[in-house]
Amino acid sequence: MPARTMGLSLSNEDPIEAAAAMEIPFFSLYNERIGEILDAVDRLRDLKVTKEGIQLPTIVVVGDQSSGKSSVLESLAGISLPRGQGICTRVPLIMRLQGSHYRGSEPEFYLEYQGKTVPTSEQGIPKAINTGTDEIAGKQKGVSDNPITLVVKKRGVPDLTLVDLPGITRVPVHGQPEDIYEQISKIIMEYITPKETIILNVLSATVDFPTCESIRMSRAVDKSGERTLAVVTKADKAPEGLLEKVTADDVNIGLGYVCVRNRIGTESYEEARAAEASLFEAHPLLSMIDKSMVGIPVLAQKLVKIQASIIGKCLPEIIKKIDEKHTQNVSELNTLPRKLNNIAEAMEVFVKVIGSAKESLARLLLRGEYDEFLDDKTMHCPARIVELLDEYSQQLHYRSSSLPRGEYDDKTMHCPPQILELPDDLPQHCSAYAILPDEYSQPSPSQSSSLQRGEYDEYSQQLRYKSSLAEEESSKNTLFLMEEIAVLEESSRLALPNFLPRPAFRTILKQKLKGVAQTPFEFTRKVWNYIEGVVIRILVGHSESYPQLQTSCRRAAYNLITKMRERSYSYVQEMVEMETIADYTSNPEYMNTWHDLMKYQEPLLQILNGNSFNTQLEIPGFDRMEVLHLKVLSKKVEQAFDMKMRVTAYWKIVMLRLVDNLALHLLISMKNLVNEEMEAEIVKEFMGGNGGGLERLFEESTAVANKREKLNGSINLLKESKDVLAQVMDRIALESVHGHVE
Ligand SMILES: Nc1nc2c(ncn2[C@@H]2O[C@H](COP(=O)(O)OP(=O)(O)OP(=O)(O)O)[C@@H](O)[C@H]2O)c(=O)[nH]1
Repeated sequence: MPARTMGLSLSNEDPIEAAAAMEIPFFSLYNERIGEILDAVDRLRDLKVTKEGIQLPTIVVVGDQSSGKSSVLESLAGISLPRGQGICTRVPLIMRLQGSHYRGSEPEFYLEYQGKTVPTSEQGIPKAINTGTDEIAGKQKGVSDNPITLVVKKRGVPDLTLVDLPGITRVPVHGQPEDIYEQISKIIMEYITPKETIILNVLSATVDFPTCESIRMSRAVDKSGERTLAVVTKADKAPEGLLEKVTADDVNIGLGYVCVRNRIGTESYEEARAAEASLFEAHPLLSMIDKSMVGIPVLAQKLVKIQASIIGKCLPEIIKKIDEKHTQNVSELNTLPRKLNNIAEAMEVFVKVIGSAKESLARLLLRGEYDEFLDDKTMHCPARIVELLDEYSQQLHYRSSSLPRGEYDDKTMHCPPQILELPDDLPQHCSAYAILPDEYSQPSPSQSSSLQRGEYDEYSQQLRYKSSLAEEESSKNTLFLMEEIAVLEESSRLALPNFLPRPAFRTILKQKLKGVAQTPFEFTRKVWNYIEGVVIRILVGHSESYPQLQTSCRRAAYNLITKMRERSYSYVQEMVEMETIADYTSNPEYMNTWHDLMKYQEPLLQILNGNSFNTQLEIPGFDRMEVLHLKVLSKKVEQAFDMKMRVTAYWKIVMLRLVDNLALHLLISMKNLVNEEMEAEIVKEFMGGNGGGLERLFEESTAVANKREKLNGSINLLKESKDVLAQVMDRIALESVHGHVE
């Protein structure tokens, strides 16, 4: 029996005792049952509990190609593994050595892969592994991350589970695929990244350690080296400088180095171990290396200790995680929609879905309770609608701050030169004039007099010079009272001069309304687009488990919002039209504002009559205004001023109505949508021709069926894992009370 006779020192120093001697508090409880615990962990590995995101403590063997990984495993297990010069290991090989609690008289060897178990003999192992590898990764030189498990049950071998990974190579050889490096690196990184993994880095004594790819990779995931142990192979081939290499520790190996000499050629295991022992005993250079750092037996002991330590460290966490995940999956399974079997059940679900969606929408849109969506501000509906309303109100004010220049459909609304004695394009100049820099913003004394005489050419050239810069602001600013005077002129008729012609007032008002008429439509469109998003999201969310219903919900929401939007457009149309056909308010604010504004007529007349040093008039709510241009038009100034102030006072009321009425209209529309119309529309859609009716709810969606299956699978797996661990823990607990149960 090679393993017994090869002197793995298992008989001299029991690795289990050694592990117990480490004084790992958790482990001390379990030391006598380490084999069983390891077995339980291996069973969890078989169950693929890692699929559930639960990492298991694992010792992973990595190394550059042909560094001697398989040879090290062979030496540890006392068996033959495929060995060679090019790529040999092409799939992860999980090697499970079970010695301490194996009671059979003959050793047992078998492979497990692709769901099958293949018994083999000690001699047949290399061939069986090669066959399995070919089956998993193809006969070429390709690699795969699908593992083969080799179980070795043999008295005397250490209780160890190690994973051998394909060797890393930069350059493809022996017909390997071009991306072999990427493929192998991916497999290795997958195995060595979890913090529960111990990295057994196999380094050949013949190479410079810092140049090893395996070192680069293990350092990438374990910078300080606290979970890396180095095995230096081929000590016999490069004894020079080995002592310095392992003592200098240039590559940060936290768990230390063990130098070994593996089996060479056709040597037997006994011969190999004996040769190793005498090499480190007698070689002038190798004998200098401390005995705690040489030989396969030392490596076996170290690994057993390390394994005991990580299992001790990880087990409580594993038990906790399995438990949590199990509970979580069970409750997720319970939230899945149940399978419906008859009309009554389908009706119950339908009513429930619609009811809960309706309640959510009522909370969000009508009551402003957004606790379901605390972190998602887009669902804080009243606040978002108020934002849109504020924006609408600002737009209205901005767009109505002056008569829209250039938007007169009728030529007669242009300031007529024969009346004003100004050039045709004066409105453009006037606008520019209002915002020109100082040197242009006011006519010089000579320009002023030219203007008054009706000589505008030179001045208008300068004004034109700056008018392009003034484009944006020009819509806001017009020469004070000029528009009113122009409109009054156009409305002249045979009447007493001190009566304000109503048509003039209404003309100005209509112009202002025309300037803002699009704004409420734009606002209405925006609000309904927003509400549409909210309604669809809620309906889709509540019917998530019933895709058959979801489609009808989407269609119903779309139809409904289209209908609501159109209704609102009609309302807006009527609202604007009402303002156009009549000028009326009972709001006393109108008269108050007008009175307040009229107080500024006197200062204006003072300026125009030359009784004031000012050339500008300041009225609250208006920009500071140049008024000298009005001197030549004094006939109409008083009437124009009165009209402007009336329009200003009345416009405030109109604006308020445009905002308030639309806001109230939207509130009642949302209420109707949620409380009255939504349900009926969904029923119509779902029960009607397109929806397919309640029977459609009997069909379980593939997504739900898949999820149910996945959850059930996962719950079974976790349950089995829990049982596996519970069994071993119960035995340990029992033993700690009653002594050994054999
Ligand atoms: N002289 C000597 N040769 C060794 C030693 N260890 C391994 N070898 C030889 O090195 C070669 C490669 O060894 P393997 O164990 O196949 O190396 P590997 O890292 O598993 O190879 P891949 O899986 O292909 O990456 C084989 O020919 C071994 O016999 C050793 O300690 N001394």
